[in-house]
Amino acid sequence: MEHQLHSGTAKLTLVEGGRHTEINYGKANSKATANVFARLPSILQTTLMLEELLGLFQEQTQPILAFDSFHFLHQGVYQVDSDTAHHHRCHYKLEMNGTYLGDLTLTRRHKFSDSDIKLLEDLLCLLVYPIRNCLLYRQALSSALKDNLTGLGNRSAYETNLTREIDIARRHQTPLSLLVMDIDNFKNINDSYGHNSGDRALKVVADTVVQALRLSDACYRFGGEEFTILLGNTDIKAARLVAERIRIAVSQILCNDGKQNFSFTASLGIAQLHQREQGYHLFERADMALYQAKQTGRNLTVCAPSPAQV
Ligand SMILES: Nc1nc2c(ncn2[C@@H]2O[C@H](COP(=O)(O)OP(=O)(O)OP(=O)(O)O)[C@@H](O)[C@H]2O)c(=O)[nH]1
Repeated sequence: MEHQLHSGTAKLTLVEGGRHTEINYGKANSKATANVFARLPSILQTTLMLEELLGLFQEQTQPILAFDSFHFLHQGVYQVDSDTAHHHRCHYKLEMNGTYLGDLTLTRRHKFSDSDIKLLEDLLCLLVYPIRNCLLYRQALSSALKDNLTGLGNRSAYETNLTREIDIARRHQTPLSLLVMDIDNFKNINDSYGHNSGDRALKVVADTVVQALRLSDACYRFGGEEFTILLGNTDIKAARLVAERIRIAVSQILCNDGKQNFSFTASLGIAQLHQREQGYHLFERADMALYQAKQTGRNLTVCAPSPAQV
């Protein structure tokens, strides 16, 4: 069944619904419904976090819609689910100005009547603008933390995640290692082939490092041709193996900028988080090890001694 409702620039498409039977709302139910309509718009304005918004909508509307499960999906990335799915379902595709906002599915044991569907659609009209605002906010947050050229997290993302990883490592008493990697003689690439070729090399290096890492590890573009890689639950011995895997993979890249092929190498410094050590100090030690790798001839991995050994 396909049914569309337009409210201003918003479009709700009912993709699937239960068989309709009329029910009459009692007086108390109407009053409860009127109360929800009175307070919902201001409640939905209290957050820009999508998870929180959907939680509030769910909490406010469940008593009058009596659904058993609430499910929201956006680009396969985000999902809120509650309870198990039941036989009768209403599935809406939400859009605004042609922009997809997500798919919402409600299920319950009892059929959805026409008046239930009308009520749900009126409520969804109050939800679409706040969802749009949350998605825009999420997009703005993510581009503020992203390096446009490589698609990796940027230095701000690195600093935020370093704090979180240190916290996790301390709480679970697990090792945390940091790799700092710098492409060797990168200036020569720009000078010999041009800035666009340098940019192409940065992008290929980023993709190569991501391929060489576990999903739980993260690589950031720290700045220029310098990258940082955070390895959770990894001690310096294991980090060295990862660093060598990356170093070898980078040395095997044959970069093509559309005009010619060229290759290059990278050097890496490694440090393992020490007890009570601050994030900036961990970076300093890894960066110092990187400096040694550069001094010793490049295309090398050097481990920082632990602070106790210095
Ligand atoms: N194409 C391109 N070049 C960049 C970017 N960011 C920084 N660079 C260049 O990277 C080069 C870094 O050069 P240096 O700091 O001298 O280091 P290097 O040539 O890699 O030498 P070593 O690190 O000692 O091996 C400079 O020429 C910067 O202009 C970028 O986003 N794109």
